[in-house]
Amino acid sequence: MIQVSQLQKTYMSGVRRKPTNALVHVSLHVECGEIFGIIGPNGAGKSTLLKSLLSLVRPNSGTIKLNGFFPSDLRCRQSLGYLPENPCLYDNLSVNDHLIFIARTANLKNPLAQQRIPEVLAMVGLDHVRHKQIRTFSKGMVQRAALACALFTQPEILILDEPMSGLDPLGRKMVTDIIRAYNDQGNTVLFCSHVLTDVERICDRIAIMDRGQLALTITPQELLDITPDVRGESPLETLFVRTVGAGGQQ
Ligand SMILES: Nc1ncnc2c1ncn2[C@@H]1O[C@H](COP(=O)(O)OP(=O)(O)OP(=O)(O)O)[C@@H](O)[C@H]1O
Repeated sequence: MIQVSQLQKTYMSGVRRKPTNALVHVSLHVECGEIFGIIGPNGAGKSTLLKSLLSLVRPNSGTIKLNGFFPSDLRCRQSLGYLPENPCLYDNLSVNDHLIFIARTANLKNPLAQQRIPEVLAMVGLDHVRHKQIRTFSKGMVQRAALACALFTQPEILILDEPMSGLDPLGRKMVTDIIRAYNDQGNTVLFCSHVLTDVERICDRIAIMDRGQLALTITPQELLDITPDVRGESPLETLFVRTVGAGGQQ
């Protein structure tokens, strides 16, 4: 469903055009119906990878195919839902307004949109504040509203950048339940997170990124096989520290 081959991205920033290698020969594939989690320290390149899949960042080299299409292809975009790391919603609009806006841009017929809005708002627990302006929302509520936007068109591929960010334990459980339910319908989920316990719990495969590179990819079963129980640490925490701890960004 997602194929990334030899992806390379170097940002040039500042007046001196200082280069930062955000992605270094990254290759990965995600199967149809898989939940694939990416973890890594701050600045590892996770968001750059996700933005490249969405054609929001243009890689210097390498190829990406989503459902057989290049990211810039409209047919590819129609099958994608995206939750950005820092969702930018309009303060003076309600979550209902945002969903109507998405329905129009996605060319969804009005009766279908009217049926879908309460469904998706119930999923994210915002049905009771449907018509309230976003400015009155807490950080966690904004995160839920943005998730509703990502889920609204029932995309085949869901890409989530830090979906648990700003959520309380109930909110985090809600997000993991949504990801699982969405995946049970045969859809594919790719997300990155710093909450290792959630990643460990719900992913079919997990990749660790470090300094722009994909350090390793592992299944939860393989994880149990290779990491002996370290007191007080989950197997994924142990592997994470072993992989990026020594030379990673501290
Ligand atoms: N627009 C940009 N211009 C210049 N450098 C950038 C830009 N965006 C990201 N970078 C740099 O690219 C590297 C990778 O950043 P990226 O945001 O992809 O990492 P990340 O793994 O998502 O980090 P975090 O976990 O903190 O969100 C970092 O060194 C970052 O400073």
